[in-house]
Parts: sequence; C-alpha cells; structure tokens
Amino acid sequence: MQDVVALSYYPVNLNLVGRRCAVIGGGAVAERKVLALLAADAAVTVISPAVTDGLAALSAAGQITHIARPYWPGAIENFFIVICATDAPAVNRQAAEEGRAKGALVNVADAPELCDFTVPSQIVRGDLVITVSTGGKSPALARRLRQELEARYGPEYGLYLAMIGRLRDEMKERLATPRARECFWRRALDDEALALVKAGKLQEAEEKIRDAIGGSGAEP
Ligand SMILES: C[C@@]1(CC(=O)O)C2=NC(=C\c3[nH]c(c(CCC(=O)O)c3CC(=O)O)Cc3[nH]c(c(CC(=O)O)c3CCC(=O)O)/C=C3\N/C(=C\2)[C@@H](CCC(=O)O)[C@]3(C)CC(=O)O)/[C@H]1CCC(=O)O
Ligand SMILES: NC(=O)c1ccc[n+]([C@@H]2O[C@H](COP(=O)([O-])OP(=O)(O)OC[C@H]3O[C@@H](n4cnc5c(N)ncnc54)[C@H](O)[C@@H]3O)[C@@H](O)[C@H]2O)c1
Repeated sequence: MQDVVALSYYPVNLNLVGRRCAVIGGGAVAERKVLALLAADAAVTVISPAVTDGLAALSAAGQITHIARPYWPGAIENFFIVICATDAPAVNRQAAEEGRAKGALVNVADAPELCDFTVPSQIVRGDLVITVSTGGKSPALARRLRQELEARYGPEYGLYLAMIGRLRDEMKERLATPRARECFWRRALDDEALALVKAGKLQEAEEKIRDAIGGSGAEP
C-alpha cells in the first residue's frame, strides 16, 4: 500500500479588497486569474503588450489597469500578489523572482515549484465558496470535480447560507449558551429546510429552521 502524501499547501481565504495585485501576461490564463481577483475586489494591474478581448474590455471599463508593454525589471512595486502568466518561461521566472524579492506572494502559471500559492478551482454561491486543489497534480481533475460540485451545490445554497447567517445572529440572542446553540444548529440544518429554499419557499424554510429551537433545551 502506498503512503498518503502529506498536504503540501496550507489553505487560506485571502481578503484582497483593495489590495494591489499584478498579473504579468494577458492571455487566456491571465484573464481567468484576473476575473478571480476582480471577484475578490482586488485592484488589478495587467502588464502585457497584448491582451485578450475580455481583458481589453475590462481595461476600457476602468476595472483593471493595463500597462501595454512587456515586463521590465522594476515593474513590480508595492504589489501584494504577483501572478506570472506569460507564455515566456524565462519572463515568468524573472518576474517571480522580483515579486518575491519585493515581498509579494507569487504564483507562476507554468511552474508550480515556484509558486508561493496556487489558485484552486472554485464554486461561489453567495458567501459559500467551495474550492478544489490537486496539489498541482491535475488541474483538469480539479476542473472536473468543480463541474460535479456545481451540479450538486446549486444557487439555492447561497440563499440557504444567507438565511442561516441571519438566523445565527438571532439565535446568539435567543439561546444563552454555546452548548444550546450547538445543539440547535445540529438539529436545524436538515434537508427539509434546504428543499424548501430550493422550491422558493423561503418563509417556510426559515420557520422550519426555527422549529428546531423546541429541541435545543434552551426555550420552551
Ligand atoms: C484550478 C485552476 C484555477 C485557475 O487557473 O483559475 C488551475 N488550473 C486550471 C485549469 C487548467 N490548467 C491547465 C489545464 C490543462 C490540462 C492539464 O494540464 O491538466 C487546465 C484545465 C482546463 O483548462 O481545461 C494546465 C496547467 N496548469 C498548471 C500548469 C503548469 C504545470 O503543471 O506545470 C499547466 C500545464 C500547462 C502546459 O501543459 O503547458 C498549473 C496550475 N494550475 C492551477 C490551477 C494550479 C494548480 C491547481 C491544482 O492544484 O489543481 C497551478 C499549479 C498554478 C496556478 O495556476 O495557480 C484552473 C481550473 C479552473 C476551472 O475550470 O475550474
Ligand atoms: N496555470 C494554469 O492554469 C495554466 C493553464 C494553461 C496553461 N498555462 C501556462 O500559462 C502560460 C500562459 O498561457 P496562455 O494560454 O494564457 O498563453 P497565451 O499565449 O494566450 O498568452 C500569453 C500572454 O503573455 C504575454 N506576454 C508575452 N511575453 C510577455 C512579456 N515579456 N511581458 C508581459 N507579457 C508577455 C502575451 O502578450 C500574451 O498576452 C503558458 O506558459 C501555459 O503553459 C497555465
């Protein structure tokens, strides 16, 4: 039997709101990384002589800054994240080196071994984010699993989570102890409430969740 390989990356959720992020290169891969950065409200600068139509449109709309020239040593100043995604491996390495020397977290699209972090495949349902990583072994498998998870965890999960979040605040007031709240949430999160959300019956779903309070031991 083979040993289980140790996890080599530490998963985190970065708050990138307003943080300066650079993407070197302007092809399809760069565009995918830029869209994920924008979804996280990062301040994105793309450095590339040519860009995809999608990136050009984002630049025209003022959503990213596009510096239309090849990477040059000294290009990386005050960036929190640097993603190197040109089709020139030597350029990617040089930009990665500069980024790291200047204290940025670096991702290199063609060299996992040079990455401070990798980008997982992701499914976003409101505040619910499900990610898949393969330790760089097979992004195609990550994509495949993402597609399966997308079918399994539909948009109703975003609504469901928003409702649970609201009720959680309410229950912090109504249930006095952490133990009572724990008991409540173990009972409350059943498939019935989710099915009601999926059917658009939000009020009923909320009532169904509230019903669990009877068994929490904290209120009559
Ligand atoms: C998840 C996703 C996120 C995203 O990019 O947003 C992502 N790659 C995606 C797709 C994808 N990438 C590639 C294919 C072609 C099939 C194949 O090669 O498998 C496909 C599939 C497709 O496009 O169909 C090729 C590829 N990728 C890397 C290399 C370099 C190398 O391995 O040496 C090469 C070879 C290039 C070549 O051969 O020249 C490297 C990385 N790609 C990663 C992430 C990181 C590891 C994540 C993990 O641990 O799984 C890592 C290490 C660095 C990074 O980029 O962060 C996104 C799925 C989005 C989605 O659809 O959900
Ligand atoms: N990590 C991933 O998810 C992933 C997936 C597929 C491919 N790749 C790798 O990513 C790289 C980019 O793939 P792509 O399909 O976007 O390539 P692409 O050919 O579509 O785009 C390359 C981009 O790099 C720009 N560029 C070239 N030289 C530059 C320089 N000196 N400075 C700045 N920009 C420069 C080009 O103008 C172009 O916009 C390839 O090396 C590929 O092997 C990574």
